Amino acid sequence: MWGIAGSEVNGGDSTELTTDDAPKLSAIEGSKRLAAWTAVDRHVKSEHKVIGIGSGSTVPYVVERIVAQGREANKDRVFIPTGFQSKELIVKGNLLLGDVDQYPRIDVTVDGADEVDKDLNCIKGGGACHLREKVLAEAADTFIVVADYRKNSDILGTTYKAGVPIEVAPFAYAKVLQNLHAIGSPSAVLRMAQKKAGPVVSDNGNFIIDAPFPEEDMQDPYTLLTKLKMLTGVVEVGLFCHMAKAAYFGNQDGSITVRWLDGNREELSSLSSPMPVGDEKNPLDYANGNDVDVNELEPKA
Ligand SMILES: O=C[C@H](O)[C@H](O)[C@H](O)COP(=O)(O)O
Repeated sequence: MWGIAGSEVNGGDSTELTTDDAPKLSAIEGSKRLAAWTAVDRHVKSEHKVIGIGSGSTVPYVVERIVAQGREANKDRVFIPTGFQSKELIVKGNLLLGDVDQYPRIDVTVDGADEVDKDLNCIKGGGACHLREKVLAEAADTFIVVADYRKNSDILGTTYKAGVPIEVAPFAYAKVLQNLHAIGSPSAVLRMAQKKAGPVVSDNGNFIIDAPFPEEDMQDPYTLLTKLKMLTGVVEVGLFCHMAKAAYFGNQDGSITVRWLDGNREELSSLSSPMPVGDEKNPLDYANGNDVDVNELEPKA
């Protein structure tokens, strides 16, 4: 038995997964971890030296599994963050930090998603990180999405109701809001901060608008994306179209659904290699005493 010492991650429900090889987590957190670990085992290979790390509550499990590959596997790798949170994960995991201006070509980027449709188009940006996330997804030879079962949809907007996250230059937000109201999103709003008066400010110093669109628009996210990108003042849109090679969804029963860009689908009954790759040591032993506690690394609301 191994895992993150002393960390039971709170996931919003209290059902527990009870596998022998892992600490007990809520069903949702267990699903995130299954997706993340399986994707890392299959796509973060020894020949991959430049690795993009996404943002959100699923990504700490990605970093956890990469750390578990061991010091030898990670010693000549560089990790590129998509924002403050993933930078912290990389640093606390004792992994080498780089940036995309040094490494504009990335071997593989692994990231979460707010929702994924039948064609692997994604809504991203629930954590306001989608500009950097899209740059790292586009810079990567392989872009892989990891999520729990709630994100697996046919049409975007089915479960993620907040709308399409749109990063805007602050001085242009009122004009862009007006544009959005006029083109089919009458309830588009500026995202406000929870524990600060005023709007959410992204890692790039910009504002975020959340723009819900009707199902007919969400059925063709690429057309919507091109329309939104034409609005002056829009920096980036949280619709990721035709980018992901595969999406991994952890399920409540401990299985994993993998959907591929070519339409193929796999149902895996469980994690293929439950122990850390090449070593049975607790992965946190590799962090030179800097334990990676995913509770600490969860994005703060
Ligand atoms: O801006 C945030 C990102 O796009 C996240 O990857 C997305 O919100 C999914 O996060 P989570 O894994 O917490 O559902």
